[in-house]
Amino acid sequence: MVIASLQGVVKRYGSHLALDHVDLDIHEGEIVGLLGPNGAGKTTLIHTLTGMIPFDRGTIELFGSTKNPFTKKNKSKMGLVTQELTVFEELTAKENLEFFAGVYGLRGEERKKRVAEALEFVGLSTNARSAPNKFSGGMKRRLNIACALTHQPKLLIMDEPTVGIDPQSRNHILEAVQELRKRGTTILYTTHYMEEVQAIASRVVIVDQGQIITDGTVDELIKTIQHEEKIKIDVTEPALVPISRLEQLDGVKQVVVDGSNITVISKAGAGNLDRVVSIIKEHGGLLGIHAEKPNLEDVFLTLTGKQLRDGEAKE
Ligand SMILES: Nc1ncnc2c1ncn2[C@@H]1O[C@H](COP(=O)(O)OP(=O)(O)OP(=O)(O)O)[C@@H](O)[C@H]1O
Repeated sequence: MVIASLQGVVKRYGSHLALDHVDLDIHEGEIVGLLGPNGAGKTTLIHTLTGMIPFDRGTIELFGSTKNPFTKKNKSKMGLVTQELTVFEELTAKENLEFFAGVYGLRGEERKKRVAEALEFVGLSTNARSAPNKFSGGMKRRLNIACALTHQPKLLIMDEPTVGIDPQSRNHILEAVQELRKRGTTILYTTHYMEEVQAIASRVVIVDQGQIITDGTVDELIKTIQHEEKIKIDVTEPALVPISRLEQLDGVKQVVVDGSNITVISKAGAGNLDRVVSIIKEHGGLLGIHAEKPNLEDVFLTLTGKQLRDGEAKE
């Protein structure tokens, strides 16, 4: 069952087209990983979906209503974990949660119970009486997530919840997201880390320059590029490598330089390994050659010619 949907949604900031006819259905029980580089339009998509900002064209449907999707009732079925931390630094963790639970209309014993559950869920029960100004970045992020959970939303929207945190807190958050799904919450999870999406998403939607460029399970998306082979080489003198000669080899689709790393994507069976190695050797040494299984990064690279990590075109 579709619980949230955007159809033909267009959003402009002045002359900048931030969402370009976006179509997206979110089905009950999914973890949708919304993956895209910085500036792709992920936050804008979330903010239009939650009714926080107006949009220029198209339709948004929430929990079956398209005419007036942003009713108080519908909004109370959603939880938003914002990219910026929205916790009060001077209040304790518990007081922060009590405040947000109050905003969602929870009172008395129920509020107490839900606050305790949310603290427990994000692993902050023992820190309930401390203020976030004493917390690590990861603990603050977890508190930020808990603030969106006390009212038990049906649809939880998370905007890059793991930016700038330690690996332990990141794992904690990824596990918590999977646990929430088991408990019946539908999740829209935005990130520019493909490893996260690969680990938890039941479906991946890749967005770039305001457009959805592909949509499917991790396996489905990777299958779409299985007719390609990837050669990844560490070189001693990247500046000396004649990239245009590599690009002109038969079957080569893409050459990407990232520091000392050169990635050559060819049609499968093009047999370019020897040729690539000998061209590079003419201009310096090789530090290593890697044959990697294709991943979502490669899907993005193949579709856009850019790297997901920094969103910059490299030629
Ligand atoms: N209020 C605004 N006014 C003008 N331009 C904006 C505004 N908000 C976002 N943009 C622009 O719209 C584009 C999409 O931004 P958005 O924040 O949605 O991307 P994002 O994918 O969430 O990126 P990030 O990962 O950096 O948060 C960017 O080019 C951004 O500069």
